[in-house]
Amino acid sequence: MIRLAANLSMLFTEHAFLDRFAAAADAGFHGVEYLFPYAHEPMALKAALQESDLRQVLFNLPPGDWDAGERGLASLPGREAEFRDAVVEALRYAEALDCQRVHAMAGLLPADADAVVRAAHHATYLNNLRFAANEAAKVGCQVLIEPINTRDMPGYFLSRQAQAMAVLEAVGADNLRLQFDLYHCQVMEGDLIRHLERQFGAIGHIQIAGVPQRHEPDRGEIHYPAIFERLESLGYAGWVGCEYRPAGGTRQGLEWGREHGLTPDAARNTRSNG
Ligand SMILES: O=C(O)C(=O)[C@@H](O)CO
Ligand SMILES: [Mg+2]
Repeated sequence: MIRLAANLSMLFTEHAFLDRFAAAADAGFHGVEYLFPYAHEPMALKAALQESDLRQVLFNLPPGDWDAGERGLASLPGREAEFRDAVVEALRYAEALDCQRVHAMAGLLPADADAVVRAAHHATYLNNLRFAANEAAKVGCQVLIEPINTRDMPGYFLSRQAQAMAVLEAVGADNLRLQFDLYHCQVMEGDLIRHLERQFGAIGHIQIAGVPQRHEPDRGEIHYPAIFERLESLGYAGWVGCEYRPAGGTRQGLEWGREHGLTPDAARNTRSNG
């Protein structure tokens, strides 16, 4: 049975952020992920996890100035010191929340980037990821990289699966892994099951959504039952993050998860029974 995690940056946004944990547990989730924890003290997040008996599965490193349009620091030449601070800060939260994965977003290429600029980003990316993986290994954590589609995020440095695999190989750290988001892969490349099979040994985390609208996984062009079946036959033991924007209410849209172990209110009943 696959293990589903709720992405609290996209699901349960009907609630204030700290209330989303209980909402996720009530819907039957045992794990949560989200973009960034940094607006909250680690102890407040830890309490929210504990009160709802949830695992913290994943979050992202500080991404630079998100509101100004930045989307990560890992490949940005000249921002290495900031990237290192971001690694230290993320690992402080990861330790406090007993979280075993952090995602290092690559950042954007300038619109007019030529081959020289691309090469500089690539070299910076490798050096920064080496540093991040080394620091993360000291606290038993994985660092993840995720190809993101350039329709949603124009200019994102890491957009293709083969590029990610080449980066993982060049860095060669055991705890540097692939965050395989099937939504992005479908938009850019398709051929999902073959990608899954080829990359299986490098995968540290999986995320899902329907395509093209990024709604529930039972909407759109990806046939997730076939993907889940293949994941199970491959013996995937990690988490599958539900990183989609519900088409309506989050709870109403979760019917698809019932056959994948999401039993609404079972966890709350267990909790209230002590
Ligand atoms: O957008 C996604 O997909 C993610 O997984 C985020 O962590 C990055 O925006
Ligand atoms: Mg993703």
